[in-house]
Amino acid sequence: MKNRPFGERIRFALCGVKEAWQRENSFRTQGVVAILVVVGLLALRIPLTWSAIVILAAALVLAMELTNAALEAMIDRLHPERHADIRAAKDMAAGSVFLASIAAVVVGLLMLFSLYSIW
Ligand SMILES: Nc1ncnc2c1ncn2[C@@H]1O[C@H](COP(=O)(O)OP(=O)(O)OP(=O)(O)O)[C@@H](O)[C@H]1O
Repeated sequence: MKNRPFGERIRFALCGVKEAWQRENSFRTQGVVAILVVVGLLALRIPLTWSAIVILAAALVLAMELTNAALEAMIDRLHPERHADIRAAKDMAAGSVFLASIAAVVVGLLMLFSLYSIW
């Protein structure tokens, strides 16, 4: 049913995050890394602009992983048999996580270079 109340949609979204946390090792790992990154930002008193960029990068990785996990779950349910198109779809979804992760690492390095004048 479409157009459910806002509170209910938030609850569905949180259930999705919880589901991914319970099912997916990689989502748990990325979640722990993201928490450590936020703690690091606070502990090192990183400037707000850099903190915002780094948090966006970490959130992008987690969001891509959620989408990847959602696609995998749906594909495995709808089409458990092996097929070249399924392989391509799963590989592309994995590719989105990979690209976001590379970008997040680059953002982190740029922040360190910029703040600590390593460059
Ligand atoms: N039904 C299928 N048909 C063809 N290739 C598949 C199929 N299922 C998986 N693969 C291939 O195996 C790879 C791994 O798929 P899998 O579903 O195990 O995901 P995963 O990346 O290992 O994620 P997770 O460990 O989180 O489940 C895919 O990226 C794809 O290349």
